[in-house]
Amino acid sequence: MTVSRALTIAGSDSGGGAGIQADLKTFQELGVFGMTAITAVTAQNTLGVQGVYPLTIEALKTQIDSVAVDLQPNAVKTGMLFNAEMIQLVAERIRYYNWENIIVDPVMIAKGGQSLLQEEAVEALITSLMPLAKVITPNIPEAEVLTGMKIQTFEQKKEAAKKLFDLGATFVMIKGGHDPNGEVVIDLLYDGQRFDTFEGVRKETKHTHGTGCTFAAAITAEMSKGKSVREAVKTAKAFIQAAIEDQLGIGGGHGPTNHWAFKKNNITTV
Ligand SMILES: Nc1ncnc2c1ncn2[C@@H]1O[C@H](COP(=O)(O)OP(=O)(O)O)[C@@H](O)[C@H]1O
Ligand SMILES: Cc1ncc(COP(=O)(O)O)c(N)n1
Repeated sequence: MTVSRALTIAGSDSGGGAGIQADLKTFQELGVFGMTAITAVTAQNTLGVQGVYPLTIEALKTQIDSVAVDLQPNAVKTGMLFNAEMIQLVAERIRYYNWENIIVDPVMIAKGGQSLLQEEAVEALITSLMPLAKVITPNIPEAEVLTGMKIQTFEQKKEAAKKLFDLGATFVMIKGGHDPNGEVVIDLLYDGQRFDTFEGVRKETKHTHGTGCTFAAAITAEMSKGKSVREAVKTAKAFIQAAIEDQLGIGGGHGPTNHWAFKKNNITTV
């Protein structure tokens, strides 16, 4: 039996809806063996972030190396990387191990507004990590920071995708969750030549904590199985749609999505 393996390099979310926890749950639901390298521990719930406790660079490096030398991931996702030093280290380790299936979710700010990445680290993200990525998955505010442009229309989203592509990733996925309200939510994929859109019915809900992490983790899981980027995004879109629609309704604020909805509802995509 071939076991598909995925590594997530990200922050821990004690509330279980985003970060490492969302990634591992998503990997598991999609039949992929999940591994982790933790950058920072956050004390977090649906109401906000109560504390951020970064690990040392050495702790991060040792976790990555432990996984790499023995378990060999087929795909690697990055999430909250906290500071420039951690970004440089992750980029250096990716190059060292010649990892190719890299999914970079450029996490910057939690839904409650708290910063998960130091401002001065954005430059390192752009220059060191983006060029190594097979797919980058910014939401609209992140795409605005990375490109320096406002994104309000679909044409602007396409223009931003082109600018982001020029930073070196093979595929750019700009997620549509932050679009001004409409009945559909449109995610835009660009590979330097062709635009593809992935649409879902917009659910009116405040329970969207961890949607971005979960979506990128599902892409990572499918890519670890050898699926193409387009196939992986298609499955990830169905996974996140189910997780948002079949809501759990827990916590007093922005609640988590339902990571087991996709499997429970026997959703298949091809
Ligand atoms: N209210 C919603 N209804 C349906 N899909 C949504 C909703 N909000 C976000 N999504 C989807 O969830 C995924 C994550 O998007 P987004 O919320 O933009 O990312 P992030 O969590 O990084 O801010 C995307 O596939 C997006 O289309
Ligand atoms: C540790 C950690 N990582 C990432 C996010 C972003 O969450 P979202 O997917 O909602 O943007 C978070 N809130 N906490």
